[in-house]
Amino acid sequence: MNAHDLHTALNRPAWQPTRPVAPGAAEHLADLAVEALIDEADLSPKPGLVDRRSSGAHADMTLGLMHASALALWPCFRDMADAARHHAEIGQPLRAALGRIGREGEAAMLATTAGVNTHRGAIWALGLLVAARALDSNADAATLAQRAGRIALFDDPAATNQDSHGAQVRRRHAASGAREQAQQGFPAVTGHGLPQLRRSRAAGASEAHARLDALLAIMATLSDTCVLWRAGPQGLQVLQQGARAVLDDGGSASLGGRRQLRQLDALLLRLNASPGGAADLLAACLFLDTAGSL
Ligand SMILES: CC(C)(COP(=O)(O)OP(=O)(O)OC[C@H]1O[C@@H](n2cnc3c(N)ncnc32)[C@H](O)[C@@H]1O)[C@@H](O)C(=O)NCCC(=O)NCCS
Ligand SMILES: Nc1ncnc2c1ncn2[C@@H]1O[C@H](COP(=O)(O)OP(=O)(O)OP(=O)(O)O)[C@@H](O)[C@H]1O
Repeated sequence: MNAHDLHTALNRPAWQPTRPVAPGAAEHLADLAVEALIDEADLSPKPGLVDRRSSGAHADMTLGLMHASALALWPCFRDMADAARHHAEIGQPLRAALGRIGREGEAAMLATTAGVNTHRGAIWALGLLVAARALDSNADAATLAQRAGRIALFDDPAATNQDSHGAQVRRRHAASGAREQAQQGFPAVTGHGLPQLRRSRAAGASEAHARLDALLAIMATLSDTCVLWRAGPQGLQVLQQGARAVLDDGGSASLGGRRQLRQLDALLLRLNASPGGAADLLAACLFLDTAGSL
């Protein structure tokens, strides 16, 4: 994307970050979701992923493109929050509305990125969490994740039967992917990412190091279908063991942990593997950290 295109994308009329909005309003939740995506993209050094240093294992993405894509999703998240308020309960009608809005969001993303899949998994995860938060402004992070999971359990009657990369590797390796992670109430976030984020903060790590540690905790157990697609089960093993090694060596703030992190980054680049699913779930983790009331 050239500078002019980026400027046009960043100045889409729907994005008005300077306008004050009431906490809990649909616009506020959309602000928090977009902010989580931009914070995820900016966080560096993330192994294999697009960040401030490089495009990682993605020849077709840049940090500017990730920002433009995140901003283009603002109306999608606002509409999902509005739909949740309108339907006022978890059920088939809300799931159908979120599916329709999610597909519109994907179309807006692809129009902004000229066809690059920058945030497909993030629309899915954050969309469900935004809807759960719009239904209940007093719930804590774990409750929000459970409620989002209950929404994901309903089938979307209008969903087209796509043979996505995720669907193919789930069949081939009997693995679970983005859909199952959501339906189980985001265990990678509530059981690994968020607890690690809070542990690292409590141990005195900087915010950036705490977020990197949270990402690594997610990577250490997730069956990330992006990595399975590009590098198979061996690639996934490299990711999970490498992420665990960073944490076991003191995390991203320690010298030993940083050495392990550099090694993991180099290995993932050699395998051309990028843990996009873990990146999406870090954004989900950052959203829940701010939007969960407790
Ligand atoms: C369920 C989704 C994610 C499709 O998943 P599927 O695995 O078939 O597709 P795909 O290979 O494109 O992967 C989706 C994304 O999930 C992320 N991901 C990969 N592995 C995981 C994992 N284990 N956990 C969470 N996210 C993951 C990746 O970043 C990837 O971009 C979703 O896009 C969908 O069904 N969309 C239809 C529109 C819709 O209903 N939207 C509703 C929004 S609430
Ligand atoms: N910072 C990031 N860098 C790279 N990917 C990210 C980042 N944040 C989130 N992602 C996720 O990773 C996914 C991209 O993964 P990938 O490129 O493997 O998907 P694909 O286009 O379906 O497959 P492929 O490019 O292998 O043909 C995006 O949908 C997005 O959800």
